[in-house]
Parts: sequence; C-alpha cells; structure tokens
Amino acid sequence: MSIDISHVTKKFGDFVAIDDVTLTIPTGQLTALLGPSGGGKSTLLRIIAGLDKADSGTISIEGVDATRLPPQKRNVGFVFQHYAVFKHMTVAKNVAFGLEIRKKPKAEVAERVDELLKLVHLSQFAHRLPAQLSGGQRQRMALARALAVEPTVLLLDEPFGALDAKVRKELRDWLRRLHDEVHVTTVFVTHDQEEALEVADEIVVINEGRVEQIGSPEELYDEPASDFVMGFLGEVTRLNGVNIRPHDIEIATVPTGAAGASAGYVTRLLRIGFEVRVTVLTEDGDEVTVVMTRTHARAIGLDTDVKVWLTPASGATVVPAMRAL
Ligand SMILES: Nc1ncnc2c1ncn2[C@@H]1O[C@H](COP(=O)(O)OP(=O)(O)OP(=O)(O)O)[C@@H](O)[C@H]1O
Repeated sequence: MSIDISHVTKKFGDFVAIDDVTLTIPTGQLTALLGPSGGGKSTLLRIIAGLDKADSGTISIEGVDATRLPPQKRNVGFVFQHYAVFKHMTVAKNVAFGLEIRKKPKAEVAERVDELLKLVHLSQFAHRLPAQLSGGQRQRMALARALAVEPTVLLLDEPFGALDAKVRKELRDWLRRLHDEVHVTTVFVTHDQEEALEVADEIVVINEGRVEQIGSPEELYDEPASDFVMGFLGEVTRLNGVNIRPHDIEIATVPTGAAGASAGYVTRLLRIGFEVRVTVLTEDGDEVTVVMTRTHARAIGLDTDVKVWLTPASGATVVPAMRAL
C-alpha cells in the first residue's frame, strides 16, 4: 500500500507546474519532496491533499482512488508553514477540534488529546492560548492537531520554514523521533537539502515540474543521476569536465605521475575552523575548489602561488558536467 501518483499534470494558464509525474510514495515512511523554489513541490502536495485538482492523471491513497475525492474524504492531515490556529481556543481545544466536529464521545476526546499532547511534549501547555507558545511549540501543536483524527497520510508543507535555524534543527530531530513512534506515512516539502538528508527515509528531487531522482539520502548523495541532483545535494566543483565534491579531490605539491592529473596554481587559501578551502587555477583554465583538513594542508606545505597537481580521489562521485555551475 502507498500513495500512487500516475501521470499527473497540472498547468496554471500556459505554465506547466507539474509535468506528467508518476511516483510511488511508500507506506509508513517519511518522504521528502525536495527541490528549488518554484519547482512544483507544494503544487504536488496540494494535489495529493485534494486542495488542487490535477488536469490529468490519477492519485490513489492506500489503494483507494482519491482522484475525485474532496480533501475531507481523503483521510489526510496537513500542516503548513503558517498554520491557521484558532487563536481564542486553548492548545487542548485546538487539538480536540477535529475530533469534536466528528462528534466523538467527550471522554474519548479528552483521552486522545492527553495522549497527543504527551506525544508532542506539550502537556504542560494544554490550557494556554496559541499566542502564549513559541513558534516551535505552535508547530508541534499543529502536528498534534493534524494527527488527532488518525490520518492515513500526513502532509507537511515547509512546516518549520518560518522558524529560526536552531529551532528548525530541534524540530527536525523531533519529527524524526515522532515518526519512529507513530509510523504514519508522511510527506514533507522542503527546499533545504540538509533537512531532507537528515530526516527523510526517501527523497524525491523535483525540479521544473518533473521528478529528477528518487532514492534514499545515501543513494542521492553517492549516486546522483544528474549534475542537477549532485549540485542540489551538496557542494560541487568542476575538474576536467566532471562535477566532483571538493573533499573528493586529492592535491599534491609534487607531480604524482597519475594519469589525468591537472596541474595548476593555488590562488587562495581560506581557513574555516579545522578545514581549509583551497582555490586552484588549473592550466586548463578551471577554477577548482578543494576542501581538506588544516593538518593535511600544513603537512604538504600548501600556500598561495604553490604549484599543485589535482586528481579525483579513488571512489569519488563524479558526474559529467552538462550545464554551468
Ligand atoms: N495558483 C497559482 N496560479 C498560478 N501559478 C501558480 C499557482 N500556484 C503555483 N504556481 C506556479 O507554479 C510553480 C510551482 O509552484 P510551487 O508552489 O508548487 O513550487 P514549490 O516547488 O513548492 O516552490 P516553493 O519552495 O517556492 O514553495 C511556480 O512557478 C508558481 O509560480
């Protein structure tokens, strides 16, 4: 069972926001939709939720054809970046809302709200108003509210986007742990590669309305299918017509005799903590970035204007360069 998206296309006027996307999102996993701004991630999430209608194609959720179902019949919970909370209701009432409109017995609602507030570590704030919570606490409340009705699928659109870096990181760890406890199929949109790499079981890279690659964080990082994916999931530099990660280049101050070594001169050395970022202008005219430890740079006597030889480290990920960096 899963979310099956088949040949979905969505246009806004002449603009193709989602271009014939076919994709299976596995049950019980945490899947990230990752890509640059405007790539179509939110549109695809809204189509899964039923908030937007695809022009063509089908969506099935856990074996049920949801293509024509309204959002409230899809059994999905959502959380958006700026979540609309009921400002005049306490945290507990906000979480209870979905259950109360479904006319669940009072005792059952109270029990479930208690359980959910515990899960999101907000029990002591049950009687506060949302305005008396921090941004991170408010997003946790939003998640409890979305989980209250036991959705089959939880959809999160940049849920931590508006929070500062430290709180984002805390919530990210927390979301991972929460997911390990409840295992509800979760799809979240992010443009932050670090967030996706840290949290997701599976990442779907979306660009210009199309799926560029699907895989685990390791697969995407180690075996990117294109220079776009490689560049989006980490830093890249260009050496001899291939894209390569700066820490995957070996640098020597004496000729190594290795086939395909590129000779050049160090033009800049920048020390950042324990790392050194070295810029090398090769004889072929490439400006290459190499990242290494300070100790290593010192040991080989690296400095500006020193002549060096660059080779890809063995086992380095390299992808033919197709477009400008
Ligand atoms: N209601 C709309 N009317 C017209 N164009 C739209 C509409 N909604 C989205 N678009 C366009 O569709 C494209 C995809 O938008 P979408 O919000 O899905 O991208 P995204 O990948 O989620 O980006 P972001 O990270 O910036 O939210 C964008 O170019 C956007 O301008």
